[in-house]
Amino acid sequence: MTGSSHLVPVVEAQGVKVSFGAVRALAGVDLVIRPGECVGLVGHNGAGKSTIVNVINGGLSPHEGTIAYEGEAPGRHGIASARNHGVRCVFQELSLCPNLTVIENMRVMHRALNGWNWRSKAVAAITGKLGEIFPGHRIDCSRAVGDLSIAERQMVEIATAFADVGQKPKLVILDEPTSSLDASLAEQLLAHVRTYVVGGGSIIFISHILGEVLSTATRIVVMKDGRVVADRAAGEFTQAKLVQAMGSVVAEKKDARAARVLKSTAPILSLPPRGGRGMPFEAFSGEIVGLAGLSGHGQTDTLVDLFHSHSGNWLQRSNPAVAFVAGDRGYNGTFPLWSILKNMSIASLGDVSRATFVDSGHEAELGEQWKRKIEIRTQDMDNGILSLSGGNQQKVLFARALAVRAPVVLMDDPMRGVDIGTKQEVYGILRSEAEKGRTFIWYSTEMEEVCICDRVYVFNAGAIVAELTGSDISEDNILAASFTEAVASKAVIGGSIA
Ligand SMILES: Nc1ncnc2c1ncn2[C@@H]1O[C@H](COP(=O)(O)OP(=O)(O)OP(=O)(O)O)[C@@H](O)[C@H]1O
Repeated sequence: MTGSSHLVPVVEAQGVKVSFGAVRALAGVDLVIRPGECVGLVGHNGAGKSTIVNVINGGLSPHEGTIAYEGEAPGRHGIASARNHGVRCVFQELSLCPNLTVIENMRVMHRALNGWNWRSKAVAAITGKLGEIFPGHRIDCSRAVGDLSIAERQMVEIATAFADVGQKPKLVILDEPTSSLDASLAEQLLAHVRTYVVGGGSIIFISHILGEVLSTATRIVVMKDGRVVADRAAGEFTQAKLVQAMGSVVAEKKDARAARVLKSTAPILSLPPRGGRGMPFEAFSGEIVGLAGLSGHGQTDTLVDLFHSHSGNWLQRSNPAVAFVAGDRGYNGTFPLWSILKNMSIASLGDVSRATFVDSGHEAELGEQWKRKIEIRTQDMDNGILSLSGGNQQKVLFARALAVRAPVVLMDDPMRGVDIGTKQEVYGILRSEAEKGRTFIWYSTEMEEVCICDRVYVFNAGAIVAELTGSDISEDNILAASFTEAVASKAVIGGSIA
């Protein structure tokens, strides 16, 4: 118990059970959040974290059990009750309206922003909060949210939740809040969370990046298969103890890089320096090439350029040259009205068809094979894709790309929301596929992932400013290069930072 144990809980869930058809998402969860606590909530994909958060947020009513806000039972409208008690939520699937500006979204989220001058109040509230949490940000709040990068949207969503408009937030729920933020933005957010908690606010912090949970939470709750299996002060956990409590088997880290030098052959992919600045891009057969640097500095644009330059035909071929794994699954990854199987097999229709007709037996077999291989947690691949937890949806996008025989796979920060056990599985698949000659171009906002690549290009201001190989691939070198200005293409020498 922490020093806040005598305070009235901001929220208290007791014996909460929720089922979706035959799926028991929560099997009797007790969770108490007190003022001045940051509770880290961890667990495998599908453990029930987002579901308990939806119950606390008032979006879902428990089928059994109770929920109370500051000791009071909720009224008929759960979301309104939660909000009146200062509960705010930043969802894993970002929820702002893309066709409205940042300022207009503030108006939608905060009803207190009304009257003839609501716009200037909204500008003051959002710019103030963005500046406080992410000092130095360059977000123009008059832009439509749909025109912002995914990292910027995540920042806006976070600042909107913390904004103090009419009523101070008492509990802010952050579901995978750093999944699209680079290391320095993530650190700014974690620093803000610590300050907020010291000031008496409460946080529920959900993340699969265990290091940030351990460094930020005051208490950690571990969920497994819809139940709480551990609930202790954060200081009592180590990374290994957390993994053990989650029930994940994590393979020992190997030096996956082994300084593979594959440059003797001709490049399989190449691009000239972006905008005539920095270095050209090249990738060789059998390589895992990492794209690093602060988010929004040209990595995704490079992936899109590579995709267009190698697929530029609208007619789908059965053996495409490149496959793409989207990171922003809601925006350009999943087909929300389709089944899990259809979402997975769409890229492999050539392989599962006979005489232009889809062979449903063959398609189902492919689905079962990938379900087993990367443990997609569902009873039936014919269920809708939205019945899966966020991390499991991301696994389907992986399976879609890996199931096709494309020699090159482009990956746009594809591990958002994927749990630690599955990540290790996927790393193993990538490595063994690379050894068979496949090439992976992998943009990641997670330093640990960048560091297992064979070769890394660091981006800054839209250009490649450094190329790192072997033991030069380190967090320090990547961060140093991330702040290096790109000049003429010859000013940066491969293998070192100019
Ligand atoms: N709308 C839904 N319809 C059917 N099943 C659902 C629905 N929402 C969630 N589930 C199921 O409930 C279980 C818990 O899902 P939940 O999203 O809470 O997991 P999670 O711990 O947040 O996972 P992740 O780390 O992947 O986000 C999963 O088995 C999921 O497939």
